[in-house]
Amino acid sequence: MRRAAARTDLDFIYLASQSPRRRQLLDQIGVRHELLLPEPHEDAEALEHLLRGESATAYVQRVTWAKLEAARTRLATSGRTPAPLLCADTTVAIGRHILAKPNDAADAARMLGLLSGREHRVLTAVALAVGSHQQLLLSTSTVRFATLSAAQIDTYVASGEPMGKAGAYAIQSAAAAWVQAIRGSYSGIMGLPLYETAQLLRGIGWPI
Ligand SMILES: Cc1cn([C@H]2C[C@H](O)[C@@H](COP(=O)(O)OP(=O)(O)OP(=O)(O)O)O2)c(=O)[nH]c1=O
Repeated sequence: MRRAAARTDLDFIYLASQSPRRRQLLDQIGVRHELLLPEPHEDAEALEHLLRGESATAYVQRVTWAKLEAARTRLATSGRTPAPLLCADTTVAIGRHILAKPNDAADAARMLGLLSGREHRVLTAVALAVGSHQQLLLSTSTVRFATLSAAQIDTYVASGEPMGKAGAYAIQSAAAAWVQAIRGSYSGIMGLPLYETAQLLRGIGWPI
């Protein structure tokens, strides 16, 4: 948004995300940001419901647009300085299963059992809005996991790491030791595809 930035002298964007990974990734490419978090009355998780027959690609994009819309409303009613808004959603897909964040330890163990010894996809959609302009890009990666023993799954679930992570694992955690191969975007798997994020920002003239 060099155009908008020049008009307003803004040198930051809003990141509408509660994910510490997304903050860390945005920092990594030097994009100054402030958080625009849901108000206590907003149920952010309510956006993340799969529709019957919906593909993973359709799901992750729909949820990301919904997160963006919610964040736009939040910004408009907050009285805060208008600035570009960024948000994202990550989901894991294996066969016909779409794996969002696990509900509990048993759900996490079930997900890791599905991923064991197989290849899965990690989809992250990232969206940017400024004024009436909005755009979304999708990053799709493939990850191949080694075969996991029940003991490995139990230990990992007991560590608490799967909670809050799509597919019940984090590539930036001890689970990295199970990753035989990835094709795609490491940052996308972690939750914010930095190549696509930079493309969106460049599209609005942001100096990156
Ligand atoms: C697959 C994978 C996911 N994740 C995380 C990234 C996301 O935080 C989370 C997926 O949940 P999301 O619903 O995409 O995001 P979130 O609820 O954590 O944050 P917000 O909606 O406020 O932006 O899974 C990792 O950290 N590492 C991984 O390897």
